[in-house]
Amino acid sequence: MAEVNGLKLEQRHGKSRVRVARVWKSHDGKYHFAEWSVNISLLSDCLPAYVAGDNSDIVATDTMKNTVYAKAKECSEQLSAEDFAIILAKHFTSFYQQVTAAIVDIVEKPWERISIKGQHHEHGFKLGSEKHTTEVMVDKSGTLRMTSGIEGLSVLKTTKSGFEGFIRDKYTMLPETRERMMATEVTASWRYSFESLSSLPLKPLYFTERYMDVKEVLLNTFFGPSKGGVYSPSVQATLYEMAKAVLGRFPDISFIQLKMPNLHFLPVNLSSKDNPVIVKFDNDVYLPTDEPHGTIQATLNRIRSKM
Ligand SMILES: O=c1[nH]c(=O)c2[nH]c(=O)[nH]c2[nH]1
Repeated sequence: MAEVNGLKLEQRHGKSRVRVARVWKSHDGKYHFAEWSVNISLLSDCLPAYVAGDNSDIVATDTMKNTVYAKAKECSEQLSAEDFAIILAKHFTSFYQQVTAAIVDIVEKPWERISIKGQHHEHGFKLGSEKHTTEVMVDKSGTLRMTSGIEGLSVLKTTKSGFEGFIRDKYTMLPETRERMMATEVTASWRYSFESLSSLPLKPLYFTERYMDVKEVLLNTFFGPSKGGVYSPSVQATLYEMAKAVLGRFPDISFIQLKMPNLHFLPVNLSSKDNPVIVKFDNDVYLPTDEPHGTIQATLNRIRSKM
């Protein structure tokens, strides 16, 4: 933030939705592939550009775009979206004297290796559904803030869900139930506790593996065991269990936010004057709807122990 002519100015500039795809061929003839949409935002000392039309301290956003392709070319080994974001952010903060911090976020398209007759294909991929996201912020001193997430993880269970005991008043019509569908589209975002570039794990694809593992913990907790599942008394309670399971399992995650809209499946009952029972609901025929839908979200944070 700067003060100019008695006014406060906060500014940043960057390039959005730079799309890049990278192929790596390994020695065994197998191809690896990633497709990313990259957003870059630079915090830099370039006030004269705003107040005097002087661009001499500006990193052109076109240059930022080109940097994405140049760095993708340089990355000769397959790497996670997180590591690519860090490479870019490190470049901008170390290469340009004017840049004090860089924020890079990436959405990875969910290309999954295809299997043909049970065999992993060498070079064939199909598009999955949920997306891996990440945002890193790096400043000149090497301080790091790093989050990763999942977008669009659609899940549904046909039973083992209920909702009872909520406030009843003159506007309440919803019956209590211990038997309903539960459907949501999970958006998750978690912060890693690595707070400097020098503290990052060195293991290749560490963050890709973490992403897969977090997703698995979220799904296992949502569904419960394949036989019998687990009863959910509310979206709130399930969300909390999912967030708690992630923090319990991964010490390097310091907080997690989950957004879980309650996508309703409404019981269908049809009757008319002539035909009082056309369809009588018996946990079988539903009207799926996502409008309106419930919105349930929460963040679970570790309470730091005071020394
Ligand atoms: O799991 C639920 N949580 C709610 O807060 C809520 N509200 C509602 O109408 N149905 C539900 N279900």
